[in-house]
This record gives sequence, structure tokens and C-alpha cells, in this order.
Amino acid sequence: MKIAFIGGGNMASALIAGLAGKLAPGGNIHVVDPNPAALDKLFTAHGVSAATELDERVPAAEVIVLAVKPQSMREVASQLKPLLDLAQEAGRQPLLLSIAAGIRSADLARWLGGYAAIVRTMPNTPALIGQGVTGMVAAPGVTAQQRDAADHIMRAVGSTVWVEKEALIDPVTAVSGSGPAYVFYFIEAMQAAAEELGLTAEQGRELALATFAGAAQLALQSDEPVSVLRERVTSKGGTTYAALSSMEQSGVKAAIGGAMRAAAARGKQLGEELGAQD
Ligand SMILES: NC(=O)C1=CN([C@@H]2O[C@H](COP(=O)(O)OP(=O)(O)OC[C@H]3O[C@@H](n4cnc5c(N)ncnc54)[C@H](O)[C@@H]3O)[C@@H](O)[C@H]2O)C=CC1
Ligand SMILES: O=C(O)[C@@H]1CCC=N1
Repeated sequence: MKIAFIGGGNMASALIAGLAGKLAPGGNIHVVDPNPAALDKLFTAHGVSAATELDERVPAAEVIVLAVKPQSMREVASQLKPLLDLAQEAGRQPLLLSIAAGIRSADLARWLGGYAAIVRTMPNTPALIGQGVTGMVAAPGVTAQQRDAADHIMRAVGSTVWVEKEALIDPVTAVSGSGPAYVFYFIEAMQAAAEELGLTAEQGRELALATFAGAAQLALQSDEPVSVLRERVTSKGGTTYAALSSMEQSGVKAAIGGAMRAAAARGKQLGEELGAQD
């Protein structure tokens, strides 16, 4: 499969790192980014072909991944439109796979003159080590073959979760797109507190990271609900009970809910603000 990336920043780099080496012979990755430093890094690490501007290599790909900031999508669509028009005149319709937060498929389709083959996705950065999870939704004009191709690409860097309604991509963003940052935030807080309690930075890091990894693996491998696993750690009148009571009093659970509602609302707002441009 030939895949073109428009935008070679953080998330594209994570996807390319996961995909590189997994493409069948003859497949390749082409990256367009105006920042030569970003291209150099990707060329050195993964041998991708690279360009600072869009050219015919982009519509020659079977899948074009749109990996620029939401605020740049309108401009990228206007640069891409003439190239996609030419491809369609030649009887080809490459699949557009957007990873941008907020941007709705219908707006993207309209900016491209009614382009039908769009899959909107929300990946996350653990894709870098093949442990990502991607929420996905297909626009009505996507063929079964294109849907499979999109799924195949995202499965190369982790697992996929398809949703039926595009509006659910904002909640997906709030859970798994932004989610790694919440986990890192929690780990940072645990590391800082570990030091305050007298452990070294190294000890705090090792204990906190191994605890996150171990607890997540245990939950993944268990048939029981996470709440049961939590209860099993929590002895009556013990240390965990003291910690969880303190969290409850500080409103940690409510704060997490509030943070996720803010993320989903921001995704929706980005779509409304940026989709209104024409
Ligand atoms: N970072 C993350 O964890 C996630 C990001 N996303 C989405 O991925 C997209 C990219 O985000 P990041 O990689 O974090 O941003 P980034 O800022 O690291 O990367 C964006 C890249 O696009 C390039 N660019 C700007 N204008 C361009 C143009 N006209 N043509 C080609 N390239 C252009 C920039 O030079 C930069 O390298 C965003 O839409 C974001 O919503 C989605 C899921 C997770
Ligand atoms: O913060 C953002 O807007 C992007 C989307 C999900 C993760 N990073």
C-alpha cells in the first residue's frame, strides 16, 4: 500500500514509526511537511520519501493521511482539491484518512468539492510503540475495501474501535485521544509525591510506571470489572482506603469527569468554529 501523510509532526511520526517496516514490498510512505527538520527526522528514522509541498505523489497514494492541526485543515484541503480532482478525472479516488480533532467529515468533503472517500479517526500517541487505540468512523461514500484499508493501517499501530455516529468521535477524543496526557499527568503527580515521601526520583519513577503498566495489564487480562479489582486492593481500615477516601473528598472522580467533558466540548467547538469557514 502507498500511503501519503500531509503533516509530519508528533502524531504522524508516531503512526509512521508504527507503520514503517510493516508495509508489503512495493508499499511506501511519502510525507509532506513545510518544516524540513520534521522531514529530515522521518527520512533518517524510517527512509520515507519527503517533500515540503504537495505534488502528484500525494494523490498517487491509495491512502492520504491528513495529519495537520485542525486549524490548518481548510488550507490543506484547498491545496489538495486540484490534485484530487485530477485523480478523480483519471478514475481514482484515494481514501482520505483524517486524524484531526474536531474537523467533521462533511466539512472536509465540502471543502474538497463533495469528496466522498473520507474516514475520520482519532488515534493516540502510544501508536509509537504499536500500543495505540484509534476511534474510527466512515463517511457514507467509503467503500468496504477502503474501510478495510483504513482499519489495516490503524491496526498496524494498535487496536481500532469503530463508532456508528461521527458525533461520538468527540467523546472518543476525550477518552483515548487526549487520554495518554491524563495518564502521564497522574504518573507525574505520583512521582512528585513519591519524592516528597522520601523515595528517590528513580525509585518513584520505577514504582509508579510499573504500577500503571501492571494494573492496566491486570485489568485487560481479568474477566472482572475494574471496580472489583479496585476493591480487592482496598482493605477495610487500611492504607488504600485512606488514599481513596482522600481522593473522594478532594473530588478527583468529579474532576476527571469534568476534564473529559471539557475535552469533548472543545472537540465539538473546534468542529463548529473551523467548519463554519468556507
Ligand atoms: N498529538 C496527539 O496526541 C494527537 C493529535 N491528533 C491530531 O493530529 C493532528 C496533528 O497533531 P500533532 O501531530 O500533535 O501536531 P504537530 O504540530 O506536531 O504536527 C503538525 C505538522 O503539520 C505540519 N504542517 C503545517 N501546515 C502544513 C501544511 N500546509 N501541509 C503539510 N504539513 C503542514 C507542521 O509543520 C507540523 O509538522 C491534529 O489535527 C491533532 O488534532 C490526534 C490524536 C492525538
Ligand atoms: O490535544 C489535542 O487537541 C489533540 C487531539 C487529541 C490529542 N491531542
